[in-house]
Amino acid sequence: MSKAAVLGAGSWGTAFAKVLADAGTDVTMWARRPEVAEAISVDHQNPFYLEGITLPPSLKATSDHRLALEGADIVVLAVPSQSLRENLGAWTSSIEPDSTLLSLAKGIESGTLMRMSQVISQVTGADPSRVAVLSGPNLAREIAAGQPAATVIACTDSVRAVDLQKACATGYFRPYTNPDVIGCEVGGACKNVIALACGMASGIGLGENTNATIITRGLAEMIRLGVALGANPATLAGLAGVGDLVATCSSPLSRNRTFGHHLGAGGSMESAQQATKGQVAEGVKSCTSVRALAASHDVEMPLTEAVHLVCHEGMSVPDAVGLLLGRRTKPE
Ligand SMILES: NC(=O)C1=CN([C@@H]2O[C@H](COP(=O)(O)OP(=O)(O)OC[C@H]3O[C@@H](n4cnc5c(N)ncnc54)[C@H](O)[C@@H]3O)[C@@H](O)[C@H]2O)C=CC1
Ligand SMILES: O=C(CO)COP(=O)(O)O
Repeated sequence: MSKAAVLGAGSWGTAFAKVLADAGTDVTMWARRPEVAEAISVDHQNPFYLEGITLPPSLKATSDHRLALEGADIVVLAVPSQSLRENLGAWTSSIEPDSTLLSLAKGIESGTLMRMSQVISQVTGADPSRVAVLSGPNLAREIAAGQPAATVIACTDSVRAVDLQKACATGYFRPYTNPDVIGCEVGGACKNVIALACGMASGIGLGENTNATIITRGLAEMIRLGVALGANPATLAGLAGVGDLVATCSSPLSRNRTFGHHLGAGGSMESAQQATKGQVAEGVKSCTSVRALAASHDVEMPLTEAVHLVCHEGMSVPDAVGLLLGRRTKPE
């Protein structure tokens, strides 16, 4: 039986740990706060992030990362993108030498413009074949409630990908393998930015035609960037691209969409942060890093640019809409 450490006990870390436990994997979670670890181990709940969900009694948690990592052949990294490097620095010496490192984070690192798998290899020294990514339409609360969904596990080492697939396949969670790590990571990071744009549009009262237009043109941006970075465009037509875009851009459960909606409705960045209940809306920081990554590859990403201008340069949402619609016309 596989032994997994899930490092991060936020909404997705907790929901994915439940999936692993339901699949029969031996799981120990690491939570930053001892009270979160205690609630998971003793009460089988995580009221801080997934109120009302009962967790499997077999799921254990600790606030000591060394205990979680001891003997783990699967290490699941479930902290926000911008904190991954710092957290990994503290965890690296306790990670088992041949373990597989699975990233759940959907973002691009600020400053370095690195994908999470690159950060993981750089900090831990792990060969890229040991690093995998999980991405797809996986809103944490729906997965925790056992609602059926699929996902993609990307790893260049197909044996590791299949091992991970076995460790998390359940009657409600269906993982597909894919060798395209870059495509999965680009899809996951970009869809959060596009979900912010969809939320902004709904916040100023725009309807489904606008939403569908943003999703579709957002996909075009994502594919352009992915191809420039070496991704297979078919990955972005799959669960980690279109699938996650549709789920995140349409659901009120999405923190990114909710954040954007508050900005569109006239709220400040601070009130939008409160609306997401302190949970991470990755697109707010990643819009700037995705924009810079695109610029460094001469890729045009006008929606991402507009989201950056609203979030970080004080542009109003109506002005951002005007900017986008004022662009020169061109073939699809
Ligand atoms: N929530 C969801 O539905 C999904 C989230 N994701 C991705 O998973 C990653 C983790 O997201 P969530 O678990 O949802 O986030 P969250 O905001 O619910 O929880 C973050 C967790 O990381 C911990 N943490 C450790 N160091 C931290 C630091 N320096 N700053 C902030 N938090 C720190 C927090 O204590 C908390 O347990 C993100 O990249 C997100 O985009 C992916 C799929 C679904
Ligand atoms: O990644 C997600 C669904 O796949 C969760 O999206 P949010 O971070 O916007 O809630």
